[in-house]
Amino acid sequence: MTAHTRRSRIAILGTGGTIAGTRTGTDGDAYRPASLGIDEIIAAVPELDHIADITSEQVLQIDSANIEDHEMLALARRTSQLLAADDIDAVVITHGTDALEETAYLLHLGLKTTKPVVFVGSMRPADALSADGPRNLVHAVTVAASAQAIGMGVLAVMNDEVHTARDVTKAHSINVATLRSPHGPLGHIVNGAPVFYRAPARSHTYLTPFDIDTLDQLPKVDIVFAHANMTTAVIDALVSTGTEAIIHAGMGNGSVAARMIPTLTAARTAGVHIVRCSRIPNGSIIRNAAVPDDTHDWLVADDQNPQKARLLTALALTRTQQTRELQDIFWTY
Ligand SMILES: NC(=O)CC[C@H](N)C(=O)O
Repeated sequence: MTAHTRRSRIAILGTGGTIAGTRTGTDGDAYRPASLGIDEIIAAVPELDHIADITSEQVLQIDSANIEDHEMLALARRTSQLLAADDIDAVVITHGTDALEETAYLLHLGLKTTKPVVFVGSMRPADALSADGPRNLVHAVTVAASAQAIGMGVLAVMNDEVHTARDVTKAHSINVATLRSPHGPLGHIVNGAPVFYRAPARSHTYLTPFDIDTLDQLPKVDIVFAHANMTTAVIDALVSTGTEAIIHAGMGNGSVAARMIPTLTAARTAGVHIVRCSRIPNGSIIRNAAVPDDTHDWLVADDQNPQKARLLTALALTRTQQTRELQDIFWTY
């Protein structure tokens, strides 16, 4: 264990979510997210003072279900500025859990830093019986202050687990054990200290070509969800509104219904990239298996879920339009 010569200096950025929520009645679990400011959340957890020197900033105050690309990018740019300062060692971001995996992944792909960045949320509002927010926040700050988190990319901490932003996804609508990574968490919080068992294998943050400091909008990329009786109308609508890529969340190994092929082929001819992924939360897509991707000039999203595939595609399109290079990006990050 590294001996610390001084306390970590950590900026906690508030963005809303349930961790900033308060109950709307005395019975049941109804509540309003994004009602408490970040300073109120921090003031309720005096244990934070024992871990690090804390500064705070309210960057957004939203239900994360409402988040838009420009807001994620503004948060990314502010995080980047703070991390560039010598007097900040790490950033913790409180965030609604609905879109946490998306914002965290965007920062994981684009921040040029080795300093720890840790996302944290909660499933119960701040004034609930057995609220999980305070414990999760203490754990997030503990991880952010840890030398073991340096160079690990963006992390997400909830329910005593540490996840990589690349893999983490929300997997339960109401349970506190909602964050899940298909390949498992990187580590746990045990007896108040982080214990890591492995590191992300894929390149991230300072090792990617994506520069989110210079972006205030992302290329328009949309998702369509495959189902029995799916029709082509949604594809035509997206193409007519100027989408640059369509993420097709197919059944199984990214299957595409035969009736969809002519419309998707026409979209590709019009310049729209087609990215096959799966509506199933586990497993990767095999190129040229269910569909002849080489013939169609389509992409496959490796093991990325549709919402993560959207962000990687959008960032990739800021670098290249070449199918082969875009596909390499999916195999790399
Ligand atoms: N548990 C949560 O944080 C979900 C609350 C809210 N919908 C949000 O994502 O901001």
